[in-house]
Amino acid sequence: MIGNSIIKLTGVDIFQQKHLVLSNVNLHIDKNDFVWLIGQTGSGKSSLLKILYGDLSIASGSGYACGYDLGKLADRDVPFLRRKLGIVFQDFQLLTDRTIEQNLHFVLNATGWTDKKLVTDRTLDVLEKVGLRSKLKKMPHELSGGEQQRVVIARALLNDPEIILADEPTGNLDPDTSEEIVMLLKQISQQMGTAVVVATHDYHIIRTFPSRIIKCENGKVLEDVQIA
Ligand SMILES: Nc1ncnc2c1ncn2[C@@H]1O[C@H](COP(=O)(O)OP(=O)(O)OP(=O)(O)O)[C@@H](O)[C@H]1O
Repeated sequence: MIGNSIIKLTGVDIFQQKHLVLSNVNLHIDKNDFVWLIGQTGSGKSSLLKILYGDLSIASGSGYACGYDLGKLADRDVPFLRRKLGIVFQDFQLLTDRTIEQNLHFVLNATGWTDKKLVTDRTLDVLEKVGLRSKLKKMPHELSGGEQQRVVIARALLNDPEIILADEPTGNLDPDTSEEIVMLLKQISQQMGTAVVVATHDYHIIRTFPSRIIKCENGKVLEDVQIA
């Protein structure tokens, strides 16, 4: 982290293959920030998030995420960067043949946790944070869509990330459940200091939870926009 800054992009051009999606991107995200990311389909929201989690590389300009220089990110650095980022997608991507507990253990084991007691404690701790401690032994299909998304958020919290990047996290949920998920993400940013970026098309939810808005439009990223 540079001061309170978790993300800092300066003059970054973002390409998908040879297609310039966003040019001269300047973006600054601090600890505790809760940011909405909006823009029409194909405007570049997912591409911007991919730059932040090291799935696309920076063609020009400079970028830092969680202390990593994105311009110099080697393949071997990517798993370490990802431990400092919690990633939440619209389709829950839980392992469907394992319990909630096994899903969380799987991620902890894959990220170097070996002490059984610490693994058990951490699993209970994150499930407690999302209000699902009692669902430990359930299979994903035994949970509602909102509960499954909570498990995905719990999974994103396992390694105590500096920032959560959520791409349409409420896209498959009904309005009330969507509000509950956003409330949970807001609570995480306020109580734990984790920065949160949520890409969404849902203007109703943005109006319900006013916060900083970043917009992808005409190949640019506009910081701090207002919506009608
Ligand atoms: N893997 C890829 N290869 C080539 N072009 C791509 C790839 N992924 C995305 N694009 C193109 O990059 C542009 C930006 O896409 P991106 O997915 O970032 O938009 P988005 O704002 O997230 O859209 P949506 O709201 O539909 O998810 C689009 O023109 C898209 O067609």
